[in-house]
Amino acid sequence: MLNTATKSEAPGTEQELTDGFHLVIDALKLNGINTIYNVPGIPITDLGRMAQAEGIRMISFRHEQNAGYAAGIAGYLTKKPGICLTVSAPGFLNGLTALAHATTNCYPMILISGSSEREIVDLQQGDYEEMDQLAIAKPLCKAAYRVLHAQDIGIGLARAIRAAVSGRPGGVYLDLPAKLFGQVMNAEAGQKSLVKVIDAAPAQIPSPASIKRALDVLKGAKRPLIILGKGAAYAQADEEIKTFVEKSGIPFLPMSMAKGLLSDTHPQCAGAARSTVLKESDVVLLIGARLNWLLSHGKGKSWGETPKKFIQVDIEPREMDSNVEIVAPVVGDIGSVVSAFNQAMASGWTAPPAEWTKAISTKREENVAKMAPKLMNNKSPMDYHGALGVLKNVIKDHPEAILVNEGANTLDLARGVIDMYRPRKRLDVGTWGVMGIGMGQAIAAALETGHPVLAVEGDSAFGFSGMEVETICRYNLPICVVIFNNDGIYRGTDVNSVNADPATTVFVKGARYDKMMEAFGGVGVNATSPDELKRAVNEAMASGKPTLINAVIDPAAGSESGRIGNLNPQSVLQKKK
Ligand SMILES: CC(C)(COP(=O)(O)OP(=O)(O)OC[C@H]1O[C@@H](n2cnc3c(N)ncnc32)[C@H](O)[C@@H]1OP(=O)(O)O)[C@@H](O)C(=O)NCCC(=O)NCCSC(=O)C(=O)O
Repeated sequence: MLNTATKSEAPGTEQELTDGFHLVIDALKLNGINTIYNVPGIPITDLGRMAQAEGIRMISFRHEQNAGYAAGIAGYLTKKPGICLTVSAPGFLNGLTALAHATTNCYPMILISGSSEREIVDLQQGDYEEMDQLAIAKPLCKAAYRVLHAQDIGIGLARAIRAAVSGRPGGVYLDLPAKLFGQVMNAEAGQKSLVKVIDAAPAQIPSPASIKRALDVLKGAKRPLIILGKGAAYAQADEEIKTFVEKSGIPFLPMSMAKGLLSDTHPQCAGAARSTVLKESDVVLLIGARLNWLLSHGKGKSWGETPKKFIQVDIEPREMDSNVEIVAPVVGDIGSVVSAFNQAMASGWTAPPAEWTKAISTKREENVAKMAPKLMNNKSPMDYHGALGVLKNVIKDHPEAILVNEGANTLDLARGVIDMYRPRKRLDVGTWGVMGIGMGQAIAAALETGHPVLAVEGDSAFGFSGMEVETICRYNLPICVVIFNNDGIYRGTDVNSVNADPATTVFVKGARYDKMMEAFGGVGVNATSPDELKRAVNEAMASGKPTLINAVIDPAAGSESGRIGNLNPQSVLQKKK
């Protein structure tokens, strides 16, 4: 459709005109992008208004970082680039953390920022919000582009989309100087300059030799293990992966955001026997999982004494041998690789030795049985397990709901306690273990999927994006936020023995976060026992109303994040003392 911005006035030369604003909007629409996460302001306020008028869903946040986290997770959930739109310099910088986060986590996202005039920026003459944004963004993303002329908007956006989703997905920066929006050109020529990106993320077919090599190594295993990462969840090859895992009979360990790709209650799931399978496996097949800190780099104490052979499936060839030798690298997109595995296995496959699978199920049952009574306690104030036991059952009753999770103890314990049943239903802090993703991810999850969202938040983690409860109420989203409020970071009991200032890790005692939600017209509940928590969450899930539950947790409950991969900050502190 032509967008007639204006008509030229010279007599006899009347023609339909368009402008930079409309070309950006048309280019997005042409490529099926229908949602933008943004914070309005100079110079993109009118772009947002016009985009909304043209049918794009504009979701306005209170802080760009949250809009950016929303865009990143939208990309993860949809395999289309999530778009975050910001103003220049400070707005751009606020969005940049989320862009870098998207790149690290391999989420396709495009940060589009308005910027000030090139002529003035380059001479550093002090323009409004002057900053060389392109140069700053470059090291933090997969690709960065600037469009200077309206006729290049189509190409600029096409390049950004292709860079974001092809190969290993990631963040892309697109710099649009204020002047560009006002540039006028012939409407027909403008439409012709737009590009519809064809096959933006082409399949990458693995070589037959790499498939054979991988399966040969796997066949030789006595104690094989499959590790599923969020790359496997992103691939949306759910059926192929399930077929492969079940056909192979090999136990699988899901990384945090791969939980639910196959149900955590699947008989082959080794999530509740994590230490055992890492230590005792002899062949490990990584599918869309990287051997980074979350897997202790594939070596050291967590991996035990048993010599390991690693097989790795990844779309990025440079991932291979990043930490340890990969004896069978398979480079390709996960759907194509797993389909090739399935085809090759159709001629016959022998399940792993029963003593291995039996040892794992025994360990798993032991761990589950050990945890069960803790989850049933009805203490008030609550401890973590009492509160999480309630939420475990909520997700069991609502397997379609999306769980957003961040915090320290709130994250670490929820990861183990709350079983997931379906793919891409658990969204958390990702590769960086970053705090602050909560409300942005919850908002995008609700909007992109239409499913209810349960956001389980530590009180500290919530603070980074808490103002977005207003956004949740404004868009009337079916989000229930549960804040595990133990009055501080890790715990609420630390004391400063030197002066009257509070200790560095404590917050206001007895804070009532539920009042924040009430201030914007949502439902706020203060829950002091598992029974109260259960009632409040069930009501929220049934009503779909924006709800915030202040779950009062014993301030003495919780401990410092002392067990993240090979890191142990507590022991470092103790040594320093
Ligand atoms: C890589 C990790 C998954 C490894 O954690 P581990 O504690 O070793 O493993 P898990 O959590 O998976 O499991 C812990 C144990 O629970 C067992 N387990 C798991 N699931 C279950 C169930 N359902 N029932 C019973 N037991 C279970 C599992 O087998 C382990 O026991 P055993 O088998 O017996 O060992 C984790 O370190 C991680 O994700 N870290 C990221 C944390 C993060 O991002 N933090 C943000 C920083 S907070 C911050 O900013 C800050 O603090 O500062």
